[in-house]
Parts: sequence; C-alpha cells; structure tokens
Amino acid sequence: MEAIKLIEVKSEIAAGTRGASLGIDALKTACLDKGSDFFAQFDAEEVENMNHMMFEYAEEDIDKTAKYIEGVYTMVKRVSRTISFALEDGTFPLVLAGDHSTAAGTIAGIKKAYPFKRLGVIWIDAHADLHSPYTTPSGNMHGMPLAMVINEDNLKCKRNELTAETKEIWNKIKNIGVRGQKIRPQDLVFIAVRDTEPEEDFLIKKYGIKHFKVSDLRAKGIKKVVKETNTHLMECDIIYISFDVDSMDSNISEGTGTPVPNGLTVQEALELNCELIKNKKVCCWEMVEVNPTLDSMNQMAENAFDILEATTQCLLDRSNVPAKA
Ligand SMILES: NC(=[NH2+])NCCC[C@H](N)C(=O)O
Ligand SMILES: [Mn+2]
Repeated sequence: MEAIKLIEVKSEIAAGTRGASLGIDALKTACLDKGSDFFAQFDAEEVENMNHMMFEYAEEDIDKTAKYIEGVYTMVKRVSRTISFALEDGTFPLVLAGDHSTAAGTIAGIKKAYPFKRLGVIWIDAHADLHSPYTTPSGNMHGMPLAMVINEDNLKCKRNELTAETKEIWNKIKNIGVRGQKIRPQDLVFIAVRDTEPEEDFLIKKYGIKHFKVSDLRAKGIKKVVKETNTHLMECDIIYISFDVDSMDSNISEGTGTPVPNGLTVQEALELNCELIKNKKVCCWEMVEVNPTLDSMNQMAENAFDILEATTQCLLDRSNVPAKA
C-alpha cells in the first residue's frame, strides 16, 4: 500500500519573474492561517535548488535562448532522481514546485521508475510549455518542459540560433531519466491551455494533441471532460497530472509569473483535480507556479492550498492510501 510523500522543489530560475520559489512556503502559510495540519500529515523531502545562480550571473552572461540552462539541467536531473526513488519506495509523490520547468524532471523520474509502462500526462495550464531553445520567445525554460519530454526541437519553426554549448546541454536534458522520448504527444491532454505562440500551435496541430478548452469544460461539465480524458489515455498504464496555477483566471489572483485571463475558477480547478485523481492510474500529482511576491494577501496560495488539500483527500479516499508509510 502506497503512502503519500511531499516533494518540495523550490526552484525559480526558469520563470520570467522572480519569486516562484517562495510559493511552497506561501502554501504552508496559507495552511497555518486556515488552521489545517496538512503539512504535519505527510513525510516530505526538499530537492536542493540552484537559485544562487541568479546572483552569480551578470545580465550579459545569461544565455538568451535558454536562461540558466546549466541550472535547469541540474534541477531536472535532481528531480528525476528524487521522483524515481520515491516511486520505487512505493510512495505517491505529491510535488509542490516553483517554476514549471522541473516537471520535465518529474516525468523523467516516473519514466525511469517505470521504463516499460506507457505514461500519459494531463497538463492543466494556461500555456502549452512546448517551446525549445530554438523557438522560445522569452528564453524562459518554464515554457519548455513538454518539449524536453517529447524530445522535440521543432526546427521547422526555428527562430533562434543556439551556441554549441546550449545545444549540448539541451540534448542532455532531453535524455535525463531514460534516453529520448518519455511520453508520446498523443498521450498528452491539455486542459485550459489558452496562451500559446505559433510555434506551439504548429506542434499541437502536427501531433493532434488532445485539448479541452475552458469553454469545453463549461459546456460539457467537469465529469464528462474527466471521462473523455481518461478514455483518451485508455492505452496508458500510468498517468501524471501537472497543475499549473495559471490555468486559473487572472481575475482571481495575479499571484503567478504569467497570469492569463479567461481561465478556470478556483472551484472548477478544485473539482477537476479531485475528479482526475480518482483514476487509480494516476501515480503522481504536481502543483506549480504559485508566486506570492506578485500577489496581495497571499490569495493565490490560499486558493491553491484549498485545491491541494481537497485533491489529496480525494487521493486518500480512492484507495485508503495511508498518510505515512
Ligand atoms: N509554465 C509557464 N508559466 N510557462 C509560461 C510560458 C510563456 C511563454 N510561452 C514563454 O515561453 O515564454
Ligand atoms: Mn506551465
């Protein structure tokens, strides 16, 4: 019987704005303010971060096509190792992370633990995060985790020239955990994605990536979307859910690095995550991009904490997962 393990990844080098590494502590503050003992219930492990790099680089030394790529490479490797160990130990990793780039490490770690299982990914996000250093408009690597795990450079849409060193590290990142592609693009489901660039639209179309818009969710209802998501991933043996809080509407809170309007309400995001995690194939769940420095009154973390607590309860209910091993 598996126990839940919290994995804390306080990394923010791959976001465009500073402060995402504080999201995990903001969740803990929200937990205390709400009088919950959530963080006392589970074993936790923190992955060491590379945020010190941000003090060590002069602006002109930062690679504009892949900012802090050496640090991102190290983080994806560390997270991959931590997640594969957690799964091999028989625990269910609940990952609380800063910038979304490290989700590539989560996926690599799952694949390393289960190399022969077909892995599906449910990506709840305002963004598609399908850029490579060759196509990125910003150089921020939190826009790249899905390209890392589907092993995609998207050279047809190339807009940036890479240095030999960047090319080399990018190629190494795509081979963390297991060599090459970790998930097939057809085993990816987008929910609430609504802010993409043409290079990403090209890939979404090329691979026919399954996509539920916010309007689909409202027209069909959450239960139906969850059912269709599970049907789409029927051939997959295991499933990972990545919940970027910017999938929620920017009117509710600006406490995230890249807020986007017309997103999910807190209640919709809560119900969606709860329904999705009821599927016993789900072996790992992650929440990312809470940034309290961009917020007022810790609103995003308070909402995100409600979602974390409710989703964890649904996970506990689904199979009597004990809190501690
Ligand atoms: N995980 C995120 N918040 N990603 C935002 C990415 C935004 C934009 N597509 C970029 O690549 O810069
Ligand atoms: Mn994202």
